[in-house]
Amino acid sequence: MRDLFDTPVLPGLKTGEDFVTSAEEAALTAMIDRVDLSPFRFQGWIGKRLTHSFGWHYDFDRGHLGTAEPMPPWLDTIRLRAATFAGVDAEALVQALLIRYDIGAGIGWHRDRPHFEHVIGISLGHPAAMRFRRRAGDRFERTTVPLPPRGIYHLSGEARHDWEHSIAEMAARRWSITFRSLSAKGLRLARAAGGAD
Ligand SMILES: O=C(O)CCC(=O)C(=O)O
Ligand SMILES: [Fe+2]
Repeated sequence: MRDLFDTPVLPGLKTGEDFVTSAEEAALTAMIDRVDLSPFRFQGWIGKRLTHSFGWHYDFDRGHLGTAEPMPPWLDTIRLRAATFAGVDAEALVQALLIRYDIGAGIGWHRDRPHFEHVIGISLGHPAAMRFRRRAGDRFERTTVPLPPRGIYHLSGEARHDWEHSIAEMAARRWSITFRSLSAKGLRLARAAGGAD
């Protein structure tokens, strides 16, 4: 998204509308619902959103990056298109995270784990907004970016590393597909775990 002067709202944030068609959206959400989604777990706490990772899995309970089942073929085309949108190599997008937010589910303030670098998200279902905040002295700078259904966003640079983001509790069901590349740290740990190369 860009402001009136055509500069990005946040450096490192790129958004796009109508990245997938309504027919693709219906097919993708049906596929996500067929996957064995499970509640997000964080240090003993169980969240409301349902998730499943392919390629690599970051275990928030144990603070550990490990291999997950390989990316399924139904994600191939969308991964290639997401990579093209973000200007990254499709092969580098080694993680796909599927999320379903039912009514009342959201995601709290966070920066994505430093094991990952590029973050590319596709929004399906109910419209949402991504809120961003960054500490500035004793207050927060804040901005909010709409996440329309069938749209895409790419977080890199400042938007990815300096700002936290969150999504408020949903009023209706939303699905997302997030592709991520590994960072230098992630690649080091992945090699140690006997994966990625
Ligand atoms: O659902 C989304 O688009 C955002 C998910 C997210 O921020 C995350 O999994 O780190
Ligand atoms: Fe995130």
